[in-house]
Amino acid sequence: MSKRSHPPHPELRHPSTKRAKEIDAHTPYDQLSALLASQESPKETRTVLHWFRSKDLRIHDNRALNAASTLAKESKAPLLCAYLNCPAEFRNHGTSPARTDFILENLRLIRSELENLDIPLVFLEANNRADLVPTIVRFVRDNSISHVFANYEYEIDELRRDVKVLKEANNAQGSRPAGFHVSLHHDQTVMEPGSMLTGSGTAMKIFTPYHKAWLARVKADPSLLDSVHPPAKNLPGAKKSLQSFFNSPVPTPPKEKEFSGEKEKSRIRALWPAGHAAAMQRLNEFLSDKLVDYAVTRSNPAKDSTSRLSAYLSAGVISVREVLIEVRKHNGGSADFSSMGADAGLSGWVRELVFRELYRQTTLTTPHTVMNLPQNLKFDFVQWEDDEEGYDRWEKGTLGVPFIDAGMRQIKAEAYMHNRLRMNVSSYLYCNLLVDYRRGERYFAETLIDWDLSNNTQGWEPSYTVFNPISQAEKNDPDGEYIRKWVPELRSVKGKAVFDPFHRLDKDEFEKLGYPKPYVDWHETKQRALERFKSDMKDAEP
Ligand SMILES: Cc1cc2nc3c(=O)[nH]c(=O)nc-3n(C[C@H](O)[C@H](O)[C@H](O)COP(=O)(O)OP(=O)(O)OC[C@H]3O[C@@H](n4cnc5c(N)ncnc54)[C@H](O)[C@@H]3O)c2cc1C
Repeated sequence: MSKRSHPPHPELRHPSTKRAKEIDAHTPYDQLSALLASQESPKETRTVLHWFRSKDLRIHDNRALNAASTLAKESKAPLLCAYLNCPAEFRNHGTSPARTDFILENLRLIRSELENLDIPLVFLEANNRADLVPTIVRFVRDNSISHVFANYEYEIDELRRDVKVLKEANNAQGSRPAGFHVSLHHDQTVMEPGSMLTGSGTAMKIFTPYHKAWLARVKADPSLLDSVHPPAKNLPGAKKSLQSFFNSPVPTPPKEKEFSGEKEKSRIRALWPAGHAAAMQRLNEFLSDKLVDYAVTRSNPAKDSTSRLSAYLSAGVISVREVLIEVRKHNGGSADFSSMGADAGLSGWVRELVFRELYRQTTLTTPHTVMNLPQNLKFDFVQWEDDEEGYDRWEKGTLGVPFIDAGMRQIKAEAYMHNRLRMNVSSYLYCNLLVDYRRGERYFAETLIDWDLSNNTQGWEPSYTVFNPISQAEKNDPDGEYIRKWVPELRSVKGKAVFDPFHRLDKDEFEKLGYPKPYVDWHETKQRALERFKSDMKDAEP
């Protein structure tokens, strides 16, 4: 194993830490806000467009879609929807086959829901990322669209894209064909990202005070949870004038994002059925059957007691407000979700949703975190190991560490991994194997159905905490049920030997299992990681 300074993996490229600080100081969001504010309202409303992105894939409680529909109705103008498909975007973000399929299936369902309202959903195609803005702008101009509505995406590339769209819209104002007006809406969260400030006026970054403030605000103003209606039916006549836009074919996934076969596709679709109705059903089953025990069972991966709503929340198939409206019903109608106002299961679950809210605020206000750089920039100075075999065993789940191997086999099989395992396998990769954490982050993107840039990036934020996978398994999977499920080689192992078979079985018994011995020693590699972090970060000046 040797030290290296430049990762050979192109997806790990990132700006210098100095440049990162400049970007944080002048975020594209500030620029976008200025451009939005400087727009003139068009004199007339011709056609209104809602532009779906891959984070608001529903017609229910969709803020921008609702606003677009309201304007169209008031102005007696037709409403049209579009989705801009870009295979290069799927590639750039490393989107998994499962997530790609999930997005496209949800769009297929939305298309028919909208058709019932005489609203067409048009699929536009941009082969390269450079074509994104010209494609949408051309569509808007060619079709005499006066108003474009969309929900904010908080990641830097998406904000930069929207800055370009705004520049085009503003440039065209007054010229022929007439310019267009853009409205962006905050839809992903209850609390607008960037609005939760510390006493000194900077964006909150620490969870505990953020959580406290979030709970207090919602309790004081439950209308923050109000949802909005689906769009109204287009006026008679619109169906005819928009005729050519109906039946736009749903895009097919890029070749490399296809499932390995039909069987695999059906298996994953059965685990994660698309659509708002499926999401609502999952939510309500969770709230009725599992919420009450959430505080006690949430860390036990064998119990599978969490909601498995992450795929739906990350693609916006269900809104967080819709979720909290249902939660509130289970809280006797109260919007006090604190431990004083709700039982432990309910307050504990809402707490997880608040992490999701904070992480969007962090993405927006500290954009370097979604540019392959750690929030604590000093971690960028750590010299990682080129341990290809270690990385490969991590990915395959053959490290000889049962809890870690089980987690890595679950993600491959289900495009999902329990949170307790996500914490353990990430720590093992960058602490015990000392492999650049960004490779794991990328692998998660390429595999998870619920991939979400904010949650994933901040879940992977490196730290000095080195999880012990044996004590973690003993505590959270006390009967070894999860390990036995995912690591069949260990199914016959009795009792606590399942947590560490190499050290707890005699040699002959262990060898019969056909399971590898630990690839590295946990204690030694923990020490190595702590020393490496300390020495490499000591004089770091990001
Ligand atoms: C290394 C690492 C990577 C992660 N990558 C992702 C990711 O790509 N996408 C993703 O949605 N979550 C990610 N998480 C957070 C968390 O693991 C998942 O949201 C959760 O396991 C999803 O299962 P669930 O829906 O049953 O969660 P539940 O326990 O039922 O929680 C409800 C919802 O709260 C949110 N949530 C729960 N835990 C967290 C958390 N720790 N941080 C932020 N939001 C949370 C999710 O939207 C989730 O659906 C990651 C965590 C770690 C440690």
